[in-house]
Amino acid sequence: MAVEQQDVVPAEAREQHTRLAEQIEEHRFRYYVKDAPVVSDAEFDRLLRELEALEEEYPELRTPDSPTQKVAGQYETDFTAVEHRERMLSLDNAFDGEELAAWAERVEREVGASAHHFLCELKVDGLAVNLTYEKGRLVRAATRGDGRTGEDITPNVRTIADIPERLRGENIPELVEIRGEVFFPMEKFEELNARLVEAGDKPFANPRNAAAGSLRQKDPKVTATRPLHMVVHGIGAQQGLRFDRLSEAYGLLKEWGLPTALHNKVVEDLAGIEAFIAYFGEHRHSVEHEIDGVVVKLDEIRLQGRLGSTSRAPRWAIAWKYAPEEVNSKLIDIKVGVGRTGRVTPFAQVEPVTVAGSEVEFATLHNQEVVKAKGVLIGDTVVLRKAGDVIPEILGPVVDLRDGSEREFTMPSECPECGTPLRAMKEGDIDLRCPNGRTCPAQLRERLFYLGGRSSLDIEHFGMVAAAALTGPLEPAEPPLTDEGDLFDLREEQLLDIRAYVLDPDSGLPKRDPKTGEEKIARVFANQKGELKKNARAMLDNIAAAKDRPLARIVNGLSIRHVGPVAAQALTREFRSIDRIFEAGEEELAATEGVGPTIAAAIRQWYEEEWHREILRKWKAAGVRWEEESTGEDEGPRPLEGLAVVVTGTLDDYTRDGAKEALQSRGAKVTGSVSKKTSFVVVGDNPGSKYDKAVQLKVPVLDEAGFGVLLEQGPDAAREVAVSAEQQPE
Ligand SMILES: NC(=O)c1ccc[n+]([C@@H]2O[C@H](COP(=O)([O-])OP(=O)(O)OC[C@H]3O[C@@H](n4cnc5c(N)ncnc54)[C@H](O)[C@@H]3O)[C@@H](O)[C@H]2O)c1
Ligand SMILES: [Zn+2]
Repeated sequence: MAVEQQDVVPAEAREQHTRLAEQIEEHRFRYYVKDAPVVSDAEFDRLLRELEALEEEYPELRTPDSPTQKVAGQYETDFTAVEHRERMLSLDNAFDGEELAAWAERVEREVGASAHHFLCELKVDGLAVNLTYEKGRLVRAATRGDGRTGEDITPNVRTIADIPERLRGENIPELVEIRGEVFFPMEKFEELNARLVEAGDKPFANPRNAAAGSLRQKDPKVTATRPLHMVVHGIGAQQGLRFDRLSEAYGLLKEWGLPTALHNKVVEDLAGIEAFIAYFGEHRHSVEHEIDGVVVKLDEIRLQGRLGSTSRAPRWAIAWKYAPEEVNSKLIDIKVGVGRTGRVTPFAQVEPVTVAGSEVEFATLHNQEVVKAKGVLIGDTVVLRKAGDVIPEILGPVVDLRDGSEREFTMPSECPECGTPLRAMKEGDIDLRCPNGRTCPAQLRERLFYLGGRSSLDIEHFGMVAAAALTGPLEPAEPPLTDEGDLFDLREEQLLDIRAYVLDPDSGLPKRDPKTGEEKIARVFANQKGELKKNARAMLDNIAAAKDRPLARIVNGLSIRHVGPVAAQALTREFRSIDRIFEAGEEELAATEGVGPTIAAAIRQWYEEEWHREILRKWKAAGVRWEEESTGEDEGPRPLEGLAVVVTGTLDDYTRDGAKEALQSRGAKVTGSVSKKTSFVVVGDNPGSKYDKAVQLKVPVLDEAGFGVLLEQGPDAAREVAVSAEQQPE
């Protein structure tokens, strides 16, 4: 009989199964023991699903030692093995709404008429630990291991401030196993890698590995230097504890001083689960830790027992995973781009990959110090993260995949576009700049692009391609524009012969023909017959119309350093005419509300350049709006009067001063520390302790999008999009 059954599985399938199983075991070893995976989680999950599909087709392959049937591998490690009193399981996944609904339906069917609830929790992206408390004292801490036997990491866990040595309060049980996730905060991650690289050690590929690697240290003193945190998400064996529902038990654990989750929610039915999933899909980055999904559990303990578990996972819980935000890709090169104010920024070019729904080919690297701190080498496989609408970034290198051919990035000493030696503009500046504002093609192109953009003159059909073609065409030799002065004097016949590279707006590099790999060159403004294209005609009309834009937009379009949309508004509100802005002395400018000394100095410096004054003369002669009557509107009610706002972390679209000015010009007070009186805390990337304080004091927290809402729609609308510990989805 046995022989016959074996024959059902073709040799190929059997081989494929063995191969996949080996791969999966290897990846698990790298992930759980070395804390240095070489593939992304999404890639790993794909392998596992492939194995599951194979076993679905040939159930004979689903033996008890298949990776699909186990929590993880069993490994020899440097740590002492400890038995868990109760098994630590993994979770089954729901990959779509249908699977989730099927799970909820099955649960409801099995519990029958019994009253029941679903407990929704966030799926914390870290590593699972088991804490054993006897008579309220922490006696042991262990990793999950294969679910039955874990590694003893007690001394390391004792260094985590969140985890109490002794439980305090009433009704402390004889024994309780507390399960939870230890995580490493994203905002501290870059700092850790910088320290490791500095010391000549291997950087981590992502925060999850950093958590595991930090906790699984031979020397607990090292663990003590790492900012680890924990969130409790379950209870194992216990004696002397009585509760009917898991949510209720969490309440007890919290009273005893354990770090329970802030965002759990009990719901009635599938609709409630779906709302929770949708809410945190939107607010994924407003949570204190990285999440990779939502875990839904049957809340009633007695009913959990009725559903039971498989060898791998409980049947009373399910994990919903959000779209992965991390992928691995090859770092092909590190290039530098030159911005409109001459700032030179390195950026990564990676093999194109799809992440969070869009194709990514470039990632920001901010400056040369950041490149060094991340410890990435050209040629590395890197972990790339694209979180929501945020610009993609590189988290870290996959060091174990290096083959020795990788090389270090060196910041060029000359501008890649005009050859001018780069320098810091003042002492202590990390950023290097190309000082050749006048003829650097990159700066000119970027300035014009900005001038035509949304926050300035908003000229339709005048984008990066047009800006590049007008300032640096292949033909004719003489470009129509050598600076922005002649923009409003462009004539049709100047456009007809222009041939230029077609540039990618993200990288500023020429686009390539996907088939031939050749750089794309086009006659940009004329059609086959040599006549002006419709778009080009519209562009000329739009340029003419743009002369009449509001004064603040025109001032903003001058690309004076530090003068963004908000400062431009403050300037025009005060001076009402471009001439008067430049007639004002530095002190007068500095004294203007929403301007300040930095901006004032930058304005004077800009005006000292003869060619800048020439731009002003030409624009004025071309009939660009030069003055603006007071509308009265501006002096009207100030929408943020009476609010106290704290800004922490870096925002993408505002400098710290810019954010401050935006708030102050609307009447808000900007303060340095968070208190109960703070109305909002605006949180950018890498927020510091102010963020923690806000969460603690339940002050509404705004991300950059929320900040936009505050500025544009006022405090009521902002409160609706803010996240605080209290605010939960309805
Ligand atoms: N990249 C790789 O090479 C590699 C290798 C192995 C595993 N992995 C990754 O590790 C994960 C697989 O590990 P897994 O078996 O632990 O499955 P899982 O992460 O999908 O789910 C189970 C785990 O979720 C954790 N968890 C977080 N929040 C929770 C909550 N609120 N309630 C209950 N549990 C919660 C628990 O630690 C639990 O053990 C996958 O994401 C997989 O991609 C990656
Ligand atoms: Zn230059």
